[in-house]
Amino acid sequence: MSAIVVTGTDTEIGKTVFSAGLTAALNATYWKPVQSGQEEETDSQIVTRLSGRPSLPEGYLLQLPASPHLSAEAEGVTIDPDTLDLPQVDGVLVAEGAGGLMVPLNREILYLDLMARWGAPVILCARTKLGTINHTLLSLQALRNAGCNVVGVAFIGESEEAVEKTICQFGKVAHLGRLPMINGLHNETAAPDLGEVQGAFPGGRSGADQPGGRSEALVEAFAKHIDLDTIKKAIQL
Ligand SMILES: Nc1ncnc2c1ncn2[C@@H]1O[C@H](COP(=O)(O)OP(=O)(O)OP(=O)(O)O)[C@@H](O)[C@H]1O
Ligand SMILES: C[C@H](N)[C@H](N)CCCCCC(=O)O
Ligand SMILES: [Mg+2]
Repeated sequence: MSAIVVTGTDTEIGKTVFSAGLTAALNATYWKPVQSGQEEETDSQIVTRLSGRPSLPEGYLLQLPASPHLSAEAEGVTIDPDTLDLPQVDGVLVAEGAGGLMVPLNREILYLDLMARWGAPVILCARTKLGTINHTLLSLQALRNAGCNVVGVAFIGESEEAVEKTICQFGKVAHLGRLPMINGLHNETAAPDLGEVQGAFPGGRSGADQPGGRSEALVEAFAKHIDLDTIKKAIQL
């Protein structure tokens, strides 16, 4: 098995959409160790709806849309990082963090510490919007200081060539491409009734976290804009 970690400079920057494209491209299995906040869909449900690939059950599935440590505390739970080792799967595992790197899991450790413990290669997702140079360079520094193997930066949003180039120059990091904004992702490929497929994946729940359709628009955009070869090399595929 090989694993790749998707993190980002902040929350709501497109890690889940990028993870869905990556999961589809690698025929991988997706895992969200800690989901804090359950609005319309969880990240696992979004990834499976957009990629057509299975998601493992979350390590912690928490209601409050907040930092994981606060969501956990609101439910009287303490996140135990020892329960969050990367699960073994056949093929590739894509694991997505929550928010940015310095997000606490409990009162002692940050997501960054867990990623360092995992030792798997990390893709840093970054916006192209104003403010991203600072956020991305700080995130790269944090990843390297923690000893993480950074595969590169994947940008999300409208093209900002000069900004993207500046980040890669100062950050001495590979540019893994830029996923543009894609219309209609919210209502695309609602998971069909899967009948006998349900239960075929370990711990899988019923509903949209089971594989079915996928977003061809996302799959095409990912293939066109993202440097999959560099990512594959990083996980020795
Ligand atoms: N490439 C894209 N095209 C269109 N919409 C996008 C794209 N990337 C992200 N979005 C939209 O932006 C919002 C935030 O994206 P996403 O859920 O992927 O963020 P995130 O970084 O995973 O957040 P979290 O920290 O909560 O996991 C969503 O509504 C998503 O559909
Ligand atoms: C609620 C949100 N969508 C994510 N699940 C959690 C983001 C945590 C961010 C914490 C912070 O940096 O302040
Ligand atoms: Mg997400």
